[in-house]
Amino acid sequence: MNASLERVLTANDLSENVTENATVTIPDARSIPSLTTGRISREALPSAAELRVTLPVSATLDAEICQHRAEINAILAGEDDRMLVVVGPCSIHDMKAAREYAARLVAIEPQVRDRLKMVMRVYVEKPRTTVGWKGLAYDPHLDGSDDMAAGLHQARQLMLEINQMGLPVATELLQPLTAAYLEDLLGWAAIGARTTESQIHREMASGLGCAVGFKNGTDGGVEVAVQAIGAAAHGHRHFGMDDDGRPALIETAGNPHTHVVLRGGHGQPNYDAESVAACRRELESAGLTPRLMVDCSHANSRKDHRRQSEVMLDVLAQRMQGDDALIGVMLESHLNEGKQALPAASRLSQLRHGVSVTDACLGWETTEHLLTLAAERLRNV
Ligand SMILES: O=C[C@H](O)[C@H](O)COP(=O)(O)O
Ligand SMILES: C=C(OP(=O)(O)O)C(=O)O
Repeated sequence: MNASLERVLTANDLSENVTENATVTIPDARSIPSLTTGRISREALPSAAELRVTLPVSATLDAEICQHRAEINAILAGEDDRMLVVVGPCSIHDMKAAREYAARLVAIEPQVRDRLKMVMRVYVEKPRTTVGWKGLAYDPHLDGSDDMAAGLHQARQLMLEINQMGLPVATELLQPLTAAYLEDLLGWAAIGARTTESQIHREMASGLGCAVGFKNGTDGGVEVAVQAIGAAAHGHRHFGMDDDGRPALIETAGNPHTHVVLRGGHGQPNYDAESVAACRRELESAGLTPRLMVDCSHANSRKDHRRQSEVMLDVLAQRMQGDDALIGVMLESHLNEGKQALPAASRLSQLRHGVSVTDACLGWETTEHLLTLAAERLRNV
């Protein structure tokens, strides 16, 4: 790293001890710990452009991702009456288990594709209520080493592989600077309950090429998600980073492919017909077409993963009774049910395979049963 910076002092810098135009060596402000900020260190990371060169998308795959996006957009537009199902682990912490899970979804996809459009949750960034492991993109070794260069590489690698298996990928975009590393691989993106109200996330969503679901707030408030849809539909000029990592003024076109995701709040569900109707009214009075996904987990399941089944069946029943605003569901599901605490770095070998290290998930058998049952019921409408 450049330890010092030489420059010619100007008149403004002159002091009693320095004569005009003297050349002195002064420390480079970038190399010294600052007394005026809380930052301790900084490590360079590859730029989004560099990572895309290392892990490129072929023209064939690019066309397939565009096709997935078109199908998802058609569901949102009411031109395709299948249900959108965003399904997969609460978070990815193990590439092997994620590949195994993807292979299982791929295997059942032909049995349900006439009624369901499945997108796999490949969540590599986790928002935390206070503190905790922040996801594969940040700490892929699960040990607090925060090897983000490896994390971004693994995240992109996994998303590439899952797309190559024929499954579209969904993720939560939490840190707008991270989005550039992954966005070309996404079929669908979420803006989480903790960030739906953020102008920065709405600006980011306005420039994404894929559909975006805005969660209601953690307090259950739907208004912020409705406002987010309006904000993201507009074009923006906003501060950001170009693909080479330089600060840039970014101009976006506005994203019309967005919808609300009902996830409940403050421990109270909001997937029941009354809450769905209230959200529908709120969207209509804002002049928006009502398009809603229900997240069967989080406050809608009262954080009990087993309840996701009853939430999903209730939503299906509402849809079969004719509520076509309900365009999709989200399920948190892994190879094995439940969750486990992330152990200390020295005991990582004790982790159980295919069990969530964040929120509790449904196991594979229940997930497979629910997906095939949903397709069957929707076939008989
Ligand atoms: O979906 C995951 C969690 O609900 C979210 O990341 C918050 O997690 P935490 O409350 O365990 O921090
Ligand atoms: C963090 C998530 O959800 P929410 O933003 O609704 O809490 C999630 O779906 O992983």
